[in-house]
Amino acid sequence: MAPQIAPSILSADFARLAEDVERIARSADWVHVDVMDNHFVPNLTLGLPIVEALLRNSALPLDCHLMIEDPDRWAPQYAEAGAGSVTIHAEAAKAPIRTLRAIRAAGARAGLGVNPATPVDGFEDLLGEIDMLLLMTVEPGFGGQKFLDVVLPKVRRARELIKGRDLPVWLQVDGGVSAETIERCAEAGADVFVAGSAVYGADDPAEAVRRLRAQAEEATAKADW
Ligand SMILES: O=C(CO)[C@H](O)[C@H](O)COP(=O)(O)O
Repeated sequence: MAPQIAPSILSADFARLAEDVERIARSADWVHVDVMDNHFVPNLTLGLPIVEALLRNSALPLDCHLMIEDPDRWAPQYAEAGAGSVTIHAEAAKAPIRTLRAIRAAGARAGLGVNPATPVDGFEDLLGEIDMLLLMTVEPGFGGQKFLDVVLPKVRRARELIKGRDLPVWLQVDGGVSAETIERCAEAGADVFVAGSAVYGADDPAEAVRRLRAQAEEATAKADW
């Protein structure tokens, strides 16, 4: 699959969300929405009512990343509301298979997210239940953190597992993805790139997306996976 770029609105202006989404509407593939509940992560952002408002105002599909304590309860509601993709965290879900199936049944892509210290090998058997594996490349909770290089071997391992099973599972990296780090992620096997501060911290967010995409495409073409 060609690399996809999903700007995170965590770094957008929350008072002008629709305008900031519009700024990347013609260059990005997804709008990445970080839902944080101040329990699973030490930060509070937005929830279903704002996602519903964004759905009415965005030409791009929403990629909802639920960093919340009770994804089993909430994830299906994001999918039913019309999110294109809903990711739950392996560390939080108590009934991941049921929840992933409910997301798919509601018509959304189902994602499974793992924190930097969570190994992917234990989730091998769940690959058939998901459309995307999200690897956090910072500790979840805040934008603008430094990329954790220590996660790169896990990106490679996840790509191997996906390839070994011959499944159409996308591999997303999230956290500290920028012009300095995106090539290493693409070389390691990532194909969906979340970037918050690297996009919304730029003078021209649309151009920042185009540059990230070009870098990811070039690195993917050279990669051996
Ligand atoms: O999930 C997240 C934090 O938990 C954000 O999506 C992520 O950190 C993006 O922001 P940046 O690109 O600035 O690191």
